[in-house]
Parts: sequence; C-alpha cells; structure tokens
Amino acid sequence: MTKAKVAINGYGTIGKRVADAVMLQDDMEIIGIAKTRPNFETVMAQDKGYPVYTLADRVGSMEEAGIEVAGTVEEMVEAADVVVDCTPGKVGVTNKELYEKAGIKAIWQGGEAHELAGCSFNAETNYEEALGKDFVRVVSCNTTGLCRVLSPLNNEFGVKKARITLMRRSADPNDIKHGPINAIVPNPIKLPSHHGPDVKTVIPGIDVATTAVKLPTTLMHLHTINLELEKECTAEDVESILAEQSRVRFVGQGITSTAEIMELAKDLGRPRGDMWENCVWNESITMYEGELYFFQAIHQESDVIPENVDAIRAMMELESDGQKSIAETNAKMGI
Ligand SMILES: NC(=O)C1=CN([C@@H]2O[C@H](COP(=O)(O)OP(=O)(O)OC[C@H]3O[C@@H](n4cnc5c(N)ncnc54)[C@H](OP(=O)(O)O)[C@@H]3O)[C@@H](O)[C@H]2O)C=CC1
Ligand SMILES: O=C(OP(=O)(O)O)[C@H](O)COP(=O)(O)O
Repeated sequence: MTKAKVAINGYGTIGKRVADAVMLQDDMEIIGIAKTRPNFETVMAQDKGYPVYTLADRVGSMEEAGIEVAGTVEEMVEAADVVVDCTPGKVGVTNKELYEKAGIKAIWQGGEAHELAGCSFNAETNYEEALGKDFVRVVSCNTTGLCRVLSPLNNEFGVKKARITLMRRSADPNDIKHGPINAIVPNPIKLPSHHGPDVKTVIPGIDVATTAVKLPTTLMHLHTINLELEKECTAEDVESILAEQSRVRFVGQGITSTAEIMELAKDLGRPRGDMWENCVWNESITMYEGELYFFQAIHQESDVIPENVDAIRAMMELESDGQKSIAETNAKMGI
C-alpha cells in the first residue's frame, strides 16, 4: 500500500503527538517535521528519526546546534501529500498561501478560525464531510470533547438546548509563561465563549451556549453539561448511549478528580500519560426536573490526536467509512 505522506508544521504539544500517532498507522507516514528552534524537542524529533525542517532563515542556527536540517518548510510541504499545521494559534493562518502554492492538503487546529478551512471536523460527527477536502480544521480540545457527547445524544434524543460551563486548565504542564497561578479568571469575559459557536460549525443548528473560566491547573479541562432533550429518557438511557462511544471513557472507582485521571493514564502505560478519551463520571449522569446533567474531563494535550489521524484518512480518501477509520485509529493507538 502507498502510504499518505504527512508533514507536521509545528512540533509542540499537539504536533509531536500527531507525528507519533501517524507513525502507528499502516496507511500514512511522517516525511518531516518543522521546528523553528533547536531545543530538546528538536533533538528528540531527530533521535526518533523524523527529518527536521525549519524556516529558511533558521537553517544556520539549527546546524550550529548540531541538528541535521533536511531542508526548509517550503521543501517539506513540496514533498508531502498533506500537512498538519500545529503552529501556535493565529500563526497557522499565515501558512495558507504556502500550502496553496504547493498544491497540498492542509489540516489546521482549533486555534484557527473555522473560515480558514471552511470545514470543521470531529470524526464521530462529520467524518464524511471531510472526504477528499483540501482544507480541514480539527476543532479545539474542548470543542472536540463537546462534540463527542453532544452528537450521539442529539442523534438519539434530540438536544433542545445545551448550556455548558467549561472550567479550563490555564496552561499546559510544560508552559512556564501563562497563568493564573492563584486566581480564577472568567475567560472570555464577553459571553458566550467560542466553544458553543464552534460546536455549531460541526453540528449545524444545535442550540448550545458555553461559558468558560480559567483555573490555576495544568492537567485537564472539566465541563459541567446541562441538556434539555426532545425525547423523554432516563439517566440509564443516556449512560447506555455514552457507553457505546469508543472515545468516551467512564470514570469512577475512586477517581474523584482530574489528578486521579492523569494517574490512571500513566498506570495504563499511555505515551506521555495521555488520555485520548473524554472522561465522563457516569455516577454524575442525572435527570433532574426533566433536564440532564453530567461532568466530564478533557485532556487538552491529547484528545484531538486521534481526530487528526481520522481527518488525514478522510481528506486522503484512504477510508470512506468514518466508523471504520475511527476503529482503525483506535486499534493502532490503543484506545
Ligand atoms: N495545547 C493544547 O492544549 C491544544 C492546542 N490546540 C491547538 O493546536 C495548535 C498548536 O498548539 P500547541 O501544540 O499547544 O502549541 P505549542 O506552542 O506547544 O507548539 C507550537 C509549535 O509550533 C512551532 N512554531 C512556532 N512558530 C512557528 C512558525 N512561525 N512556523 C513553524 N512553526 C512554528 C513551535 O516551534 P518552536 O518551539 O521551534 O518555535 C512549536 O513547535 C493551536 O492552534 C492550539 O490552539 C488544540 C487542542 C489543544
Ligand atoms: O484548544 C484548547 O482550548 P479551547 O478548546 O478552550 O480553545 C487548548 O486547551 C488550547 O487552549 P489555550 O488557548 O488556552 O492554550
């Protein structure tokens, strides 16, 4: 089988994880990664055998630091079928012209606007929409977590109204620049937050509104979900629909916090301690005065990784059936 040639532009939190997940698949491979600086992540990429590319004016500084440079970012995209842009939010938009010029497909992340790609993606919800597309955006970690539960519940019971509060980790564990360290910050202060409108780019027409605050934690986001449903149902009915979702994991057995979920991920032997699935406390699933409530936690560093793999498969038309792609990605990653 000819494998799809994948380039990763931006090898940080998301980029390095996408690279490793792609290499686990049979139908795609990494042909290069791009970094701007010769730091430990660049050295690790080289040690793993990924050809390292960089910006044209950074070749010298990379080589001085002992990195073997395979070429410029322009040369990397020329050699690829599809580039996964994992540069920081709002940087990705500046690369569109480069990808168009090279005539290759591109995937952006949730830090970019929907309009950049015109197709916002969540594998469980709209895999088929991305088939053969040139440009796709994998929605942000929180939006991915919301789509994974709202989509099946909407299909089964009809979501009349969704009102969701997101408690966001304020920075990733390796991030030494962002806070707060000792405060709770309404963010954004203007409501609603971007997540509700973002969900609508994947599930058109759904009535969803979100508010968000940032907390002094780095581990995971936590959502309080409140839904009014069209069809009458019990908490058990909801639990059985969520139990069928391969990227939703029920947590209990003494797990009362995001910290214990991260410990579970390490105990499972997951690479980097990643938790790719939404973690729903099934004990929290409650029907109260006719409305549904539950809590879920989202590992921001890793939940979008299998979605990027599925997006590549759809855009490259390696698999036309979304459920088959999800099953393949899950099997290879160990979900
Ligand atoms: N972190 C998260 O929790 C999540 C992030 N996202 C989204 O994923 C995207 C990437 O975020 P994340 O991985 O956290 O970001 P990081 O800051 O961890 O990584 C960004 C990478 O891009 C590189 N980079 C910076 N500037 C450029 C440039 N001009 N050209 C090429 N590469 C560049 C950096 O390299 P260098 O160090 O060499 O400068 C770094 O490797 C964003 O859109 C974000 O919103 C989505 C879900 C979750
Ligand atoms: O995609 C994410 O969050 P989001 O769903 O709140 O936009 C990531 O956690 C990155 O968010 P950040 O912009 O707070 O670094």
